[in-house]
Amino acid sequence: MPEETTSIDYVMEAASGPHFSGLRLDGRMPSSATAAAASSSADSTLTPDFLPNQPFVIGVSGGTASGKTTVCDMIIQQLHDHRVVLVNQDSFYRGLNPEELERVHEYNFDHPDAFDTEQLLECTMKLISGQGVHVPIYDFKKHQRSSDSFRQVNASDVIILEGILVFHDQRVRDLMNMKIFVDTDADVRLARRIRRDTMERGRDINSVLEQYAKFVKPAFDDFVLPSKKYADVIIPRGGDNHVAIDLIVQHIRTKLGQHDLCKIYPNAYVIQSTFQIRGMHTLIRDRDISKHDFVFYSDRLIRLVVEHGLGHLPFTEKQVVTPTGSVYTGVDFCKKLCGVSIVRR
Ligand SMILES: Nc1ncnc2c1ncn2[C@@H]1O[C@H](COP(=O)(O)OP(=O)(O)O)[C@@H](O)[C@H]1O
Ligand SMILES: Nc1ccn([C@@H]2O[C@H](COP(=O)(O)O)[C@@H](O)[C@H]2O)c(=O)n1
Repeated sequence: MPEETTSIDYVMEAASGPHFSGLRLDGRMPSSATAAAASSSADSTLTPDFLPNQPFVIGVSGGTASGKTTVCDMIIQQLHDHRVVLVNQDSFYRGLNPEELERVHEYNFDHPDAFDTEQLLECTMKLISGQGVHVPIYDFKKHQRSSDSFRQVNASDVIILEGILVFHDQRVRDLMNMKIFVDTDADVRLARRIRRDTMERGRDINSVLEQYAKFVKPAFDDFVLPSKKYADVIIPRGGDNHVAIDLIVQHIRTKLGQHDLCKIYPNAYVIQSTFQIRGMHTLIRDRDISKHDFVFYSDRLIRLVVEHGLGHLPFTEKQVVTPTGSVYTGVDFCKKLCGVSIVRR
């Protein structure tokens, strides 16, 4: 295609690469690999075993505008009772120097070298080891990182790494316990990209189409699509595929051990967590909390446990007469019971 030509027909045609469909749950789980084994074989497609007490690391890749962020948001929403953080590979784009900025239309943002992968690797390893990190904030309009602000990301139960090339570097790949590839038709992705980049990233249609034909599509074929082979799960249609997302969330929950507890103790009930409960857990874990607040919030949490527990005890039917004279049929505890919460610090 000549450089100046921006025929949408051409680009749509150029965008139609190979297509795959069907959810694939390979279940490849080697026994020896660990999250720390970042220097194994040269072309490893293996996903390391998940070690208890370590965060579960998920990689989400796919072409531009395939719905990676949407899928991640849906997973995060469903895992609301866990601490989940999202790290976007986009945050690790290198800022352009003045010379590169002047010729920005010649810059290939879809090549692996456009990212500071060393920094992404370092951040991810810190998060895995339980440390908080500062993630850069990238501006797609200025092609620069913010010089004075960053996003604080804290240690979590689940770390999601999302980006077009998160499977490209083997060291990053080897940190992942689960790799997901979001597979959406190229024409759908291009249409979404045009809408998004013109509405949110300060581009005009011509520049989006030119960039797509010159860099985005070739880099997809050269780097993104070949990395699909590393995926454990392929999600056709991205965020529209609720079945695939539900299955993935179930798998993560199992890996995080929520179900195991109930398997070991069949009588155990795990109270559904809420933001309010997590908020109180956050307060009482803060080493700077006052003694008064620690006792107050611990007591509230323990009351929830006791009240939930009482709900599982035997009851018998009981009738009472209300002040208006009607009969109300309710229940009564079978035995006299009392729950006591003791807080020690
Ligand atoms: N299933 C969908 N249906 C319609 N629009 C979608 C869908 N998934 C994503 N989008 C839109 O497409 C654009 C790109 O989606 P996003 O999830 O950010 O993709 P990615 O992170 O892969 O670039 C966004 O504007 C988003 O709102
Ligand atoms: N300054 C930049 C940086 C990146 N891009 C494009 O972003 C795409 C990756 O982001 P997605 O949300 O679509 O995954 C990538 O294809 C780059 O071309 C850009 O246009 N400008």
